[in-house]
Amino acid sequence: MENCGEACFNDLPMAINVAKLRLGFENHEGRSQELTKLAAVAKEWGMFLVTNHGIPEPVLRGVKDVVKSFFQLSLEEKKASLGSYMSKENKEDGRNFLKAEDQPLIRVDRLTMKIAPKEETDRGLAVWPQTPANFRQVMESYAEKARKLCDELLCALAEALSLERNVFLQKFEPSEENEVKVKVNYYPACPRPEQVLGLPAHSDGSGLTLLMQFDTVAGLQVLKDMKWTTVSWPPDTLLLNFGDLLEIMSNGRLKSSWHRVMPPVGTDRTSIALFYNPPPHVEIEPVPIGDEDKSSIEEEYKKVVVGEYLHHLYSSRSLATSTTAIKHAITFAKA
Ligand SMILES: O=C(O)CCC(=O)C(=O)O
Ligand SMILES: [Fe+2]
Repeated sequence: MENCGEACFNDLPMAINVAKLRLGFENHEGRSQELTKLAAVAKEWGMFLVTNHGIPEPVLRGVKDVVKSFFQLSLEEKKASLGSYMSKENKEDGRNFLKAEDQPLIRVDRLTMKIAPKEETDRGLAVWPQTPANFRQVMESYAEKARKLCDELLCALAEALSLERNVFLQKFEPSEENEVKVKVNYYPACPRPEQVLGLPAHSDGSGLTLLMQFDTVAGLQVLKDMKWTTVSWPPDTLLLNFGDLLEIMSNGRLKSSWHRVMPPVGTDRTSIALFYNPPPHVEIEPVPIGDEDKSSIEEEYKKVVVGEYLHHLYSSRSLATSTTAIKHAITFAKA
């Protein structure tokens, strides 16, 4: 796969400039133009690139540095650094070499950490590397900024759909109870890409997923108009991906994207996904919308408890790689 240089990034139809969304009343026009673009991009792609997000470059660099240091350790050192590295989520040597008859190999090292709620961060998925020593502190300070950005974007998305600004955000409350999980995906360079996938096609079990990737190595693909399209992703740009929970809350006006990851060739690729969810006990339901929008809605969603939906999603998730098996699990939330 081509390592995309600066030249690839001239045309970025998916990019939303957050600085413009933050403009005050005196710049009303610039702001409302960006909101109009946001509505269009969000509906078309189920994700968008986030530029001028305001998370300082040293914070992003810090995250990349600690993650690189961890993945450079030998397997023995990783195990020593991370007592429960062999847990279900963080597979053995991290690699999921799954092989079903009609499916390619899936090749990714994953490291998942729960950042919030606070009282759960030292058990379950909370496997914090001890090496490098500042790993947890660096990740937590990134997550705090990422979470604020997600809150802001939830409000902007509601506004872009002409809804009351708080309709999505209020489901993420109380804020001490909402869930933030960070997953590092490390895709080793692959000599036989035709037989391998980085991640199989899926939609995320989240409200929002904020993605960061290292070194502009291409890999993420989104299904658009039934074709796989590679996301062209400039340095220091983040990517906001809609999860199934947002699709339910918006009654399908914001669709979670169906995406997959192709293996990198000749060089490794690393991405970091921050999953942002309402508390598991919260009930989500489609937000009320104006009459004029009703005609554009194909199917109504019903009220579901976040934790129950996620349980259903994870227990029914197949490793389908076919483009026809799209988002079967979400029918659980259809009226
Ligand atoms: O590696 C990527 O760009 C995407 C990762 C992803 O889709 C996920 O972790 O859910
Ligand atoms: Fe994903």
